[in-house]
Amino acid sequence: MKPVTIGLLGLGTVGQGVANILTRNAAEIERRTGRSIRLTRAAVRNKAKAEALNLGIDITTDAQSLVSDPDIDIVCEAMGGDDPALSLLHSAIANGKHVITANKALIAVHGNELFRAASEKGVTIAFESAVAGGIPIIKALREGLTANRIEWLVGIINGTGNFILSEMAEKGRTFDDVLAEAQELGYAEADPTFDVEGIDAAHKLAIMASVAFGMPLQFDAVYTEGISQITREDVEFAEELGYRIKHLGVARRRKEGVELRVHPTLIPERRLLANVNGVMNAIVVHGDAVGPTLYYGAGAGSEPTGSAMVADIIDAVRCLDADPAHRVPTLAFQPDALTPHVMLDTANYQSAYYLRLHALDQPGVLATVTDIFGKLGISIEAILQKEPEMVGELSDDSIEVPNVPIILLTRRVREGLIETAIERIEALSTITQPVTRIRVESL
Ligand SMILES: NC(=O)C1=CN([C@@H]2O[C@H](COP(=O)(O)OP(=O)(O)OC[C@H]3O[C@@H](n4cnc5c(N)ncnc54)[C@H](O)[C@@H]3O)[C@@H](O)[C@H]2O)C=CC1
Ligand SMILES: N[C@@H](CC=O)C(=O)O
Ligand code: NA
Repeated sequence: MKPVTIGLLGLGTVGQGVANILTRNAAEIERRTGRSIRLTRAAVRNKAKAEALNLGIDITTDAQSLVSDPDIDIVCEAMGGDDPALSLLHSAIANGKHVITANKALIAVHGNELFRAASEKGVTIAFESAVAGGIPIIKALREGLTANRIEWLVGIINGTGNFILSEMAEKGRTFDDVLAEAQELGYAEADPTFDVEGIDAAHKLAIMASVAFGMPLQFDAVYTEGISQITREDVEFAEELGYRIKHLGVARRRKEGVELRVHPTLIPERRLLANVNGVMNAIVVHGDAVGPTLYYGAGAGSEPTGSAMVADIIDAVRCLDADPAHRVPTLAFQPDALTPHVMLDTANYQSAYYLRLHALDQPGVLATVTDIFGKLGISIEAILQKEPEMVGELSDDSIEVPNVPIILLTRRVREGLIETAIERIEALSTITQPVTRIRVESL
């Protein structure tokens, strides 16, 4: 039988991972599929650099020629960005190619239109590598858990962010120093603000929620907060209270609607997710029949991500001769059964909270603060008052009133109430800085 031919768009971290795996495991993969799969062409920006990899394939800078090449069966996109990736994928689909992409930004924002185009043309579009790198989470949600009504999923889904938080906590390294290393290791996005501001995690959460709950992609509905405001102080205070800070994605179905949010979170240190470190990702998925299930593995990096992309290639090869109607639907549900869900307003999210305040070290300050909580009916779980901080130089006749950091942990409460409490606390003349607020999940 004729080999199946692959064309790669982009030969960077992920593209090279795909090329290496297809070459090294060619025989193993052929034993699994009964077909020989060959990477024959790659479109790149820098031809000389790509040729120096000695892959023995055709290298071109004309990506359009690759997606319209009649000798290519499957197009794998690992170049990133919107333009020209989106138009290239549309061309590939229009030319009847099966399409595989690692580009979560593209799928989260333009997935609905790409899926429609692929369905009309009868080709597959697959994106396992776009979510949580090497972890087969899309496969698990689409196939392994398909008997379940999935109720919620919670995960650490950005490798760069988790690497930064872990190194800050374990080795006392600075944010910028660890981010630079994550970039060198090929974990970070081309624009690393996607990683540190939570946008990459929001892309992945939007994709997982669609597959889990059977709704069209709704990236704009994801509440997004990153880790760039997390300080060493918060990491240390959290540890003193028995917690670790992780960046979590949470998708939950509730009676009133769906909650989609990504943000830093305090997790009790004994929990599994609190112990997922470095570039590793982990996702807990709760199905009504199976209960909680856990998926763990490398969330970024060349071969872990390549592993997921090659798995998608293998799936596509297995489907080459199948009637499109018999394929697993792209988002796990029949396209005409995808229903947009009501998104909960953030004021209706529920969580416990860690609050860090800086107050003048004067009698009665703590009582005023706790009174605000009492009046709003918010219960306090723990209070930690730290040593006073002297903030400036004293002249001979002045008396400085030092600042005291106060850490409060609340019980679970509606987010709208916490916002009101923070507004009232910040309005006190004894409070000297904006309040830091981090959600707490006991999972
Ligand atoms: N690095 C990782 O661990 C992971 C990356 N991804 C996704 O995979 C995609 C690629 O990421 P990386 O491999 O890390 O990026 P990269 O920057 O290492 O590689 C991208 C390659 O595509 C090439 N390229 C970009 N625009 C091009 C164009 N117009 N024509 C031809 N070549 C072009 C670049 O020159 C570069 O060599 C992104 O969408 C990213 O979000 C997904 C999961 C993990
Ligand atoms: N930049 C991403 C790469 C994989 O998706 C991450 O760090 O997780
Ligand atoms: Na994956």
